[in-house]
Amino acid sequence: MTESPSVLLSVKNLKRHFDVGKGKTLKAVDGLSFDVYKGETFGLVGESGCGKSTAGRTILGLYNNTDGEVLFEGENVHGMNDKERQKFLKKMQMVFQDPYASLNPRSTVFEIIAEPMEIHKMYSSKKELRKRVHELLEDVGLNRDHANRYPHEFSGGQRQRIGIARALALDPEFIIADEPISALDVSVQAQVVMLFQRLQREKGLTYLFIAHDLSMVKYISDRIGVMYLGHLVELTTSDQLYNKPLHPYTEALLSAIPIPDPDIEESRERILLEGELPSPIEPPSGCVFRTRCAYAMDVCAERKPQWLEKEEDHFVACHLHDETIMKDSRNPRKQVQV
Ligand SMILES: Nc1ncnc2c1ncn2[C@@H]1O[C@H](COP(=O)(O)OP(=O)(O)OP(=O)(O)O)[C@@H](O)[C@H]1O
Repeated sequence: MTESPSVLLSVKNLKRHFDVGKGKTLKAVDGLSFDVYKGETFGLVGESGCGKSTAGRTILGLYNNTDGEVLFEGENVHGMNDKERQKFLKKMQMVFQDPYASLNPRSTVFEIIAEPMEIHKMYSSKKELRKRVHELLEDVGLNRDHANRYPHEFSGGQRQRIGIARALALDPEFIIADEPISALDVSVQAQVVMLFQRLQREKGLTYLFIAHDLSMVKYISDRIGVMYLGHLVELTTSDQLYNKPLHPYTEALLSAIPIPDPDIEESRERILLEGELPSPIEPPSGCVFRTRCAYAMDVCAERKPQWLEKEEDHFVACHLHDETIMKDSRNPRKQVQV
């Protein structure tokens, strides 16, 4: 019998809405639910504007939640007092997309990495602190000579390594990496992904890895949640998502990944998404994806799809996969095969 994985983070019907004036509300995150298991990498994927960053920040408690809850090791992230919050913030850290914007240009690398440890008063002696900063630099593939330099003296990939060293400073259990490789050259992306993987093995880290496409995330993630307009539309293991996607949006994301073989690349069918992402201020009724879905049926405008477990660990929110809807003979598109 295999042991069931232990849940580190549980996101339950999480909502984060923004008041955008004139009585209107922008539903950036509108009912997310998923668990992240200890030691895994959970990929959260969706195009720009679908609410990934807002989800990450709300999970970390940087934003208040509008509704729902986030449990970290069973504790409610949005219901903590200051002391509990300080303790929690040591365990959960964030790595940002643009390492240049997230590192203070006037601080040395030493100061950048040491700062969180100084705030949390982790070392009483300067010597110990220095030793720890040097260790962290080595952990991320830099060296101690880099400590006295400034962020502008480094390449994009090296700056992201500095950002990762800072995130590791408090010895966290969980890291939310918000598009950590999107701003980097393709050649550097793989190196940073490998660094994340090595650190995970060495330190037993758990990751929530946010990305706007599936090309890298499918290599690094154990499971992937596909997000569209504030909602999850599909969730399963990386292999299953790649080999047997169920949601039309996932298919479109997969078909956007370039294939290195030019013959296959030229002959394969691409599923293009029509139109723009609708506004989260006035999302479509029923299924939020229906306005860009090639398979949309009447029912898609009328009813919100249910979150269905089609196979073990494979969830989808799409009427095409809902037998109770597809067996309805009044449905004009019931023959559609996805
Ligand atoms: N502070 C805010 N106030 C109002 N609207 C916001 C705020 N932050 C985000 N939004 C809106 O929420 C929606 C989701 O944004 P978010 O940045 O979370 O998406 P994303 O998928 O991470 O996109 P990107 O990759 O471009 O950052 C967008 O429509 C965005 O304009």
